[in-house]
Amino acid sequence: MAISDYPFIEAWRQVLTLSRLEAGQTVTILTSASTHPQTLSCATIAAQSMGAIVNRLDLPPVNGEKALSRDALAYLGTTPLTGNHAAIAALKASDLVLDLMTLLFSPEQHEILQTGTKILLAVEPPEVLMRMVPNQQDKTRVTTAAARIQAAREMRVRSAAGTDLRCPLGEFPAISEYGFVDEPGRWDHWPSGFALTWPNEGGASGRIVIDRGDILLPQKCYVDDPIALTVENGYAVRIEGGLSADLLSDYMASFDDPEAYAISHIGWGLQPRARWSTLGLYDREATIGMDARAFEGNFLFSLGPNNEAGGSRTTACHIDIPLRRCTVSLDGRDMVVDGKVLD
Ligand SMILES: O=c1ccc(O)c[nH]1
Repeated sequence: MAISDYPFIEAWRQVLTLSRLEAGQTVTILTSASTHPQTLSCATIAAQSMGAIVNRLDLPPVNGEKALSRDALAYLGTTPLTGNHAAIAALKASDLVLDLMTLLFSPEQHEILQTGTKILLAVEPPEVLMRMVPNQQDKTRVTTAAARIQAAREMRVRSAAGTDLRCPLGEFPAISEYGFVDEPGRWDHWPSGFALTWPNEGGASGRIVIDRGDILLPQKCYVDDPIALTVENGYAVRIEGGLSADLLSDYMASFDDPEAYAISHIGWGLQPRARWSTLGLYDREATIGMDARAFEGNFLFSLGPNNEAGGSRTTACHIDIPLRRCTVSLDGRDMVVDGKVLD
């Protein structure tokens, strides 16, 4: 259902307040061809109402001819900022960037964050943003989980479907995604609500079963028949199953990049206002599927890049795969049991 401007402006004011926006600071709103017009207008009004100096930087889209999907996360690494020194300079000079186009997993994003600029990604449709306006409770739950991940040396994931995956930890930081940017140099994503990290390079091993009803992103589909991944030395070395496995294999093969099969981030969902079933109610291109990434109790793992964590793998192929009904433990202590979060 549509959202009225006034409550959406108020929601943006809440998120900007949580992000510690102050009068006189500079906000640059980054847009491109797929930016939602109501999100742009309401974010602009909210920032102006708080006394910020507001710019809009509109960048021409790129990669359309390379990607097999129009989803903003389907082809990573290069963005309209790549080589665009003038645009990067403007964003580095800003206190806060509202990314309404998707810079995630780009080298330029890190370059900008290192100057202390904060970046908040917000590309879901207004009704999804309004359903999951972040709050301090989200932050507390997610940062508590992230601290446990940070302190752990192994994440183990099992399921009745047959998943048994061991991931040594410690090489990469734990990341909290809770929907607002309250520290200099922080990136976050509204909506979100999950904690994640990356396995030590080359360390993940075991078996992952993507069961019937689990989700593939950017395919934005519920898997019909189980897909079995064999994971050795940090890579998915075999993808086995029926039609769903063939479709995933064909899509990944189109990138012709062995790095696409690396285990990328791993973690679990903590957003009670996100639902597993939502994906089936939206047109594929209307959303990037944040309900699927954030629903409480999922085990979210991904394939592909690790540059977000400070690694050097920048493959363009990124698959996010939230699983239901998994048991996730850290150093033998259960965090999630059969898809239920133990707080
Ligand atoms: O918010 C996000 C979105 C995609 C992703 O892979 C990680 N975090």
